[in-house]
Amino acid sequence: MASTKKVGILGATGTVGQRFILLLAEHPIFSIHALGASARSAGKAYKDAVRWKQARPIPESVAQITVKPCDAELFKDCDVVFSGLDADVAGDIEMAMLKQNIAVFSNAKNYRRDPSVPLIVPTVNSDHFDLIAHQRKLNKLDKGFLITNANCSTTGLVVPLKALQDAFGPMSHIIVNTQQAISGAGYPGVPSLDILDNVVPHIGGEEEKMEFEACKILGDLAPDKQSLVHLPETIVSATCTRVPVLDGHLETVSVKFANGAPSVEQVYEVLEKYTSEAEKMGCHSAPQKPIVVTREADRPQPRLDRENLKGQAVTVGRVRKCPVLDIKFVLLVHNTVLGAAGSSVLNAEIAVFKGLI
Ligand SMILES: NC(=O)C1=CN([C@@H]2O[C@H](COP(=O)(O)OP(=O)(O)OC[C@H]3O[C@@H](n4cnc5c(N)ncnc54)[C@H](OP(=O)(O)O)[C@@H]3O)[C@@H](O)[C@H]2O)C=CC1
Ligand SMILES: N[C@@H](CC(=O)OP(=O)(O)O)C(=O)O
Repeated sequence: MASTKKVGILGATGTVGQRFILLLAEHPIFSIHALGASARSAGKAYKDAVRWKQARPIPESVAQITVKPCDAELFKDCDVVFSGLDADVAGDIEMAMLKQNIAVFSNAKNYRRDPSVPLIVPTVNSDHFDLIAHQRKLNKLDKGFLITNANCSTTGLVVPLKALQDAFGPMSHIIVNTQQAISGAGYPGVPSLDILDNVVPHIGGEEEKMEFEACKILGDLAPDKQSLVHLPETIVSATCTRVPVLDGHLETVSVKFANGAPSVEQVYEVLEKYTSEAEKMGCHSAPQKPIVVTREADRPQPRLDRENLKGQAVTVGRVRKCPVLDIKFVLLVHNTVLGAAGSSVLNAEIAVFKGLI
């Protein structure tokens, strides 16, 4: 087993930060060393700074840690920094951490479009870690690097799409409609008077993120390993809505394949057989398999399926012929586990396995 790595959590008091605490409190190779948040929280014991919203209690090992301001100097003895920072501040703080030669795993949107930053969903494109050598050269770093994970809805979408792309070749058109949980908006998030008894058919910037990020993630690393080639001929159209669910984003997806339609049974088989590098490496947080397939007529459902394989798998069901495109299906992703902190932690485990940390 690799030696223990010291980790810092930025935005440790937030919705994603609290997931990081739960995932890392008893981790076999990562040990929580420092917690960071805003001036509101800095100087307080974690238990007094956080508005804890998880069903499990705050781990005892973390409750008394004093929260620090997110000053890179204060995190320089960390091997790894996980960021659950608000996007308004994540850009500058994460860059300062990178310049301290730290391995930074970000959940924020700020660097996802940067051509030198891999956008990695751990059960989809862990091969994009090979861009790090180039990124380190650009930044004149030997140990540090910056990886982002995807928008939570994008994360759910690309897992089954990767399985289908590997099996049936390029997809020309993808139409996705999301029903996103309120925890996706952080805390305190969407006002109760807006979301109870209601559906809000707009989440600012979300559709553009899905349409861009899916093509970066499903694209290839160039042969010289110095850039990523986005999917050239795939059009993604997203409509994103907010629904009164606590955790778990449900998505309805229709796909057209460039080389002709597979059958429904072929699609089920491919989804059931899909595996990723993360399980083969034996990573601690890797799900037994990246996709849980359900053949029940009324599944997946957020309340019943979001904890499947500890929230690290995407549940896919209702595969049918699409009369407009080729195939349609429904998926469910846990937005704060695989859609956020869980992806970062698994990405970091992969990076350790690859000798990058
Ligand atoms: N929720 C989700 O499902 C997903 C979220 N993300 C992304 O993850 C990030 C975190 O989201 P989420 O946890 O929902 O957000 P929250 O609003 O719940 O938490 C934000 C965190 O940022 C900290 N923060 C705010 N301002 C500052 C500052 N000036 N300096 C230092 N820290 C600051 C807060 O600290 P304090 O408590 O002290 O104010 C808090 O810890 C965002 O970038 C979001 O877009 C990505 C995928 C999914
Ligand atoms: N916008 C997502 C959560 C999120 O913060 O996404 P991103 O990291 O892409 O900004 C949601 O509302 O469910």
